[in-house]
Amino acid sequence: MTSSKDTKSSSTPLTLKRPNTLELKKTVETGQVKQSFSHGRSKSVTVEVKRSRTFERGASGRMAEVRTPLGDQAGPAATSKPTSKPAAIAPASSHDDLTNAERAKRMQVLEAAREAEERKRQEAEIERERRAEEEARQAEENARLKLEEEARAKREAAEERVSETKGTLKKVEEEAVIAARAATEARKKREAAENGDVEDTRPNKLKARQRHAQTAVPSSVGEVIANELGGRVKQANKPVFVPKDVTAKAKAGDDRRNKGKLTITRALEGGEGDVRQRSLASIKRRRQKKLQQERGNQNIPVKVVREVTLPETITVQELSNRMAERATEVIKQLMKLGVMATINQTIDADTAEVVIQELGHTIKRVTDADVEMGMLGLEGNDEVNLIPRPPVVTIMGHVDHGKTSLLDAIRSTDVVRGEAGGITQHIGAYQVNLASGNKITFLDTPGHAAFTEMRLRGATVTDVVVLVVAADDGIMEQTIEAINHAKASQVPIIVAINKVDKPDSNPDRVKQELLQHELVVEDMGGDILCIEVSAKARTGLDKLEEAILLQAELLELKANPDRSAIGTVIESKLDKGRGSIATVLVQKGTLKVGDIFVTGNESGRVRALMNERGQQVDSAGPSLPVEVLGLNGTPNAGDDFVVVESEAKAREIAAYRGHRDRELAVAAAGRGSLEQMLAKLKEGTAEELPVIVKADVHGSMEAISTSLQKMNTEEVKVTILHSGVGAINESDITLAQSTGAMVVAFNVRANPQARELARRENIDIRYYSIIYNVVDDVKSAMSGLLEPEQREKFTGYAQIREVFNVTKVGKVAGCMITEGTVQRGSKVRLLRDNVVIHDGALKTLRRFKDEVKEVKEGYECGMAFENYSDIQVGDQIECYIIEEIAREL
Ligand SMILES: Nc1nc2c(ncn2[C@@H]2O[C@H](COP(=O)(O)OP(=O)(O)OP(=O)(O)O)[C@@H](O)[C@H]2O)c(=O)[nH]1
Repeated sequence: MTSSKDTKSSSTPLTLKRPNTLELKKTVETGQVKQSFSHGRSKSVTVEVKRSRTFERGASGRMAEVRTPLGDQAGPAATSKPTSKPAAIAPASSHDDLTNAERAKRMQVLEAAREAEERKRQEAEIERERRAEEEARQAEENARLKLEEEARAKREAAEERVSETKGTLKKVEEEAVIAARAATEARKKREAAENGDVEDTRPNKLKARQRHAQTAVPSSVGEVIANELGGRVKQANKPVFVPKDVTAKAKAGDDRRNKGKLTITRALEGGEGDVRQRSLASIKRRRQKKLQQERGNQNIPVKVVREVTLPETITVQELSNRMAERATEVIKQLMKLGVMATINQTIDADTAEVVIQELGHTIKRVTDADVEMGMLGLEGNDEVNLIPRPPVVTIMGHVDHGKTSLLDAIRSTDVVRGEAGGITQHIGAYQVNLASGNKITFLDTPGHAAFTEMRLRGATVTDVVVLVVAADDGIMEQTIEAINHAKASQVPIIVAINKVDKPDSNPDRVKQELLQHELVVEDMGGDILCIEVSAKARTGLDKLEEAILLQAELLELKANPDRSAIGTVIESKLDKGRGSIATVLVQKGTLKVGDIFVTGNESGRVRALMNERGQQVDSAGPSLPVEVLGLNGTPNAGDDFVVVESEAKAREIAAYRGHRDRELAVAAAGRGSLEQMLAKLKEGTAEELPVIVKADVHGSMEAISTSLQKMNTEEVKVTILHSGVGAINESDITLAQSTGAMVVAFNVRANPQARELARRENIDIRYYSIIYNVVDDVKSAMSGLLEPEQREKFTGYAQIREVFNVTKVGKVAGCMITEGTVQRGSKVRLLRDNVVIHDGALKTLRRFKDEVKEVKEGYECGMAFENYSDIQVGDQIECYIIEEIAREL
């Protein structure tokens, strides 16, 4: 390369040598060319014209320099490609003898030829590049189509599997993920193989070069220089294939709405994304479908059988929820049963049970009382570790016959009391320690009220009743009441004839009177133990204790002390200082301080236990009465007392019982009338009619009792629980209440307390003044217990004249009614030669193909029998009906 100075100095002479052209060359030939690069940078390049010297052998044989015009010799200074053709042409056409004009002309031609050659070369270059670009685009398109085809095939396969299996989505997903990974890897491999290490710059460069070539073609020198400076043509890059959907996903990658949403595309894309967690419902559905598939029953949904917990009443909505059935389905089933119910309507358990069965579910009936289940401990617990327990004795008798005196006398025999010297306090019950080492628990319950109250609550705490009868007074009204109560409770009686120390005492008379009440003492050949005692003189007490122990032995009284305690409240009170206190008789197990318990509607935790001497004890075993402190409320006498495992359970049971008692109080309003009792008897739940009779005089009482007893039959009988003279008192009502007895008042009235109690407890007292009315009422009550009599009533005869075979009906007898009438649905007997060969029912009774109710004598009819077809012409049919006749005593 030379400097611009040289260029200037060398160009001027050349120009002057051209005779016809006295102008300077265009600046572009000697000026600067602007070069643009792909990345936007541009550069100015100075173009210099270099004069080349050419020598040719002249005509003289000497080498002479061929002088050419400046422009003809122009060429790129830096080009590495010499233009050979013009050079080749030049020698052939150079002649020394050419004129300047000819030479210039020739040079012009040569120049034109060279330019044409150069243009052709440029065009060929552009064409080659265009083809390469076209091929690259085609290859890119093919690769994209191929991958798209593969992806679509896999997607279709996956979708097909999804639709086929409907439930093995996960599997499909896994397959899809694997396929996608494989596709990704294959794609990567392919890219690596196709692209090599070349960057993806090809398209831009090609375009730039193409643009440049198009604009620069006319300027051959500039184009050549630009081509040389612009860089080499690199190997075409293979385009990187990006599937459309993936591209779309990449664009929507930030779209949070689609985040976590599993699509086939996403599954196919591969498992690079976050790990999805299946929902619980999805897992359930999958299991369900898997189950269906296992059963080979893919199209039929498997019925899920549920155990439906069924309370006493339930709403339609709740029932449908528990069965997981639609409410409309439940309503439909109810309609089939003839029950028109809305979704919010409550239906009873029996109706609900039918619906549940119809819908193929199982039933678990429960009641609110289930809350008490297990409260009394496991059954069988009582059978182990049984040890004898002291008997529990109640002393009963008429007023002033000496009950309290006798109890005091017995208590004085307590050896422990004597030793301790403590002050005995009244707690309603106490245990006496005998010299023999035995113990007896006495309930100190004045009158019968507490006794009956307890029995009313189902509490049978008394093992033995000691009936105190004053030897000088004999059997009195309350004595009889006591006897009746004891009998009703099925508790053995020991008779203690008291006050034998009195001079006018007559024990034998007492024994005689006892016979009237079916109490036969041992002296008279019976099994009732009878001891003559004197509370005042303290005689016969040891014999009485012996008799009690003997009776207890016969009863085999045993209990398991190694279990949680169960007992009964003997009495309770609200103490100002100590709160609610209950005297509890422990019947099973051992009650300890700290135990949590339920008693009646109350609950609590044992804070302290006190015995009858006011001493604190840590525990109380079977048959031991103790005072319990720590109750939340005051229970009733006769309430149970049960130790439970937790306070929550205790509170739950107490709450349930409170609710139950309130409901019972409401229900009691419609109970207890004689009519209802009769209805109950008619249900067949009773074969005995318990009666309490009160009369104005002894004679009428006996007359009524005898009349009623006479009505007893083998099927039903009257049981007179109690009969007496005088007004109806509270004791009569409580007895009637606990036994469900009918109260007969003959010429007497109930006292105000009894009236109030009867009203409260809804006990019906029947008032009479004529004995026959009493007998009639009781008879009708008893008749209600009798089964109605079934009686056969003959209706008519028919003669079989012809026998037809009728499709779907079988053999039909064409008959003539010879006597009486024949009714549809009547019973029939088939007689052949006056011998009964079949006894059954009539299936059809027709006249001229029409079903009729009745056919009278002298008419023909068609008859067929229920489950019988052996009929012949000449047989006789005897028709009859069964009548039910109410029986009377
Ligand atoms: N002579 C004699 N009198 C007795 C005997 N037992 C009790 N008495 C007297 O009979 C009366 C009534 O005795 P209580 O022990 O109060 O009779 P109760 O049956 O408890 O009487 P209530 O509590 O009213 O039912 C008292 O005056 C006693 O002194 C006895 O064995 N001999």
